[in-house]
Amino acid sequence: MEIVVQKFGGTSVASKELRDKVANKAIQIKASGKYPVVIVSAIGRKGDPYSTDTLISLSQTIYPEFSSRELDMLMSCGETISAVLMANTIKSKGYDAVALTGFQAGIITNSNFGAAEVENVNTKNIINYLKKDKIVVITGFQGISKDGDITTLGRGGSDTSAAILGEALKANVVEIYTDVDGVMTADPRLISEANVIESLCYEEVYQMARCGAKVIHPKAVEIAERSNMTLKVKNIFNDTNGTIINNRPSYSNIRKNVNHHKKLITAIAHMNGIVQVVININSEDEKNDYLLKELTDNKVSIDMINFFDDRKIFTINEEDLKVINKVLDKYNFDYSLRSNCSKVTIIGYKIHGVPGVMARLARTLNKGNIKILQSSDSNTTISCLINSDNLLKALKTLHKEFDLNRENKFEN
Ligand SMILES: Nc1ncnc2c1ncn2[C@@H]1O[C@H](COP(=O)(O)OP(=O)(O)O)[C@@H](O)[C@H]1O
Ligand SMILES: N[C@@H](CC(=O)OP(=O)(O)O)C(=O)O
Repeated sequence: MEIVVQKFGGTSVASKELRDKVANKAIQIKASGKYPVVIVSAIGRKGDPYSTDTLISLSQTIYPEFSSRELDMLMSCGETISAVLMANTIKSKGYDAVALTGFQAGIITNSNFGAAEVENVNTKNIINYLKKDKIVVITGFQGISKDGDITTLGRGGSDTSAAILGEALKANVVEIYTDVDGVMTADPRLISEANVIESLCYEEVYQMARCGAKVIHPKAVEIAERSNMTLKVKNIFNDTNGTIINNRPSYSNIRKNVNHHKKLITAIAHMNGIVQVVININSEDEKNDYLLKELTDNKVSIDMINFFDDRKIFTINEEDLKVINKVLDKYNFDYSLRSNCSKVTIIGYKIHGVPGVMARLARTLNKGNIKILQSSDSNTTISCLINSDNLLKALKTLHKEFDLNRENKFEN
């Protein structure tokens, strides 16, 4: 049984016309003798009646202190509505289909509401329906805890659902349909010169996703990598090839230039809504321990961490600002906060050990009078924190500097 998992995000199921397109994609797979398993996200975006953001705002406006268990139950309704509509769209075209919730699809998670981890997938029900020749439509983003509570997998979690089901069903490929032509050299909404990248290795896409490229969730890439499963990112609006994601090319292929792009930098990603925190505190001060414990207890994730003997510097997401203010004031820390920051990251698996990459990055930002407020790096990335007012300028100049503009088409 050759199974193809196809995931359609909120933008791909937002209208009847689009749901028709989605149904046709699944039917095309079925008609070719393969077995499609369709994963859908909630319909549309903020403001659309059944989108995840709309459901969240419903809870916030009416009951600001909504419990996380009930919030998950509410949020999961978006995907349930979407799956039911999709199964019916397929049926209306003469093909048999069945809609399954995360529970019915056997997706078992822990009880970490709002960001549940999948612990096990029992595919029995799905396989039974596939054997009955039904096109199986499954709600993305949701599962069931061992206590029987509905859980959600974190924002953007339908990609995770698709990858985890692809892995459990031993699918040959997981196709992620979205509203752009594939994974691109930068967010095409901001950079019109951005190019589609024809093929990428897991590591680069993972870093892109982790550093803000919303097109795919980093967890989905992690799952695909551990099971060596191919991911394809494609546009629902056209039939272009999209991006294929699998292993890094072998060194012999790199030498022969097979399946390997020539550029040093693969892409630029960005994240907004970041706050830089600077705390003046000596390493011997016992308040250091309180700080780290409070951050852990309050589930505040810190990034771009630079701890010096007399200062501790890190960044947080804007949503955690209230908590950080409370913690820092509680222990009377001497601190300053800088809001309205963005993190810009260049990504490329070939940059490790290559001299001069940071120099090019710094020179380009400097030429544009863009101050680097902080920086960090890994084997495949270099990130700079900048003021968000400079974001567009930084992305445009870096995109050009690292030869990613459209006239320099991304070659494979
Ligand atoms: N490097 C990138 N390549 C492609 N898209 C990107 C990139 N960075 C950010 N994006 C954004 O990701 C969006 C797709 O993700 P999302 O809105 O979550 O779609 P979906 O509804 O299909 O899940 C695109 O519209 C694009 O603006
Ligand atoms: N609907 C959920 C899950 C999801 O993955 O959505 P999308 O595929 O539209 O990004 C969310 O908005 O977070």
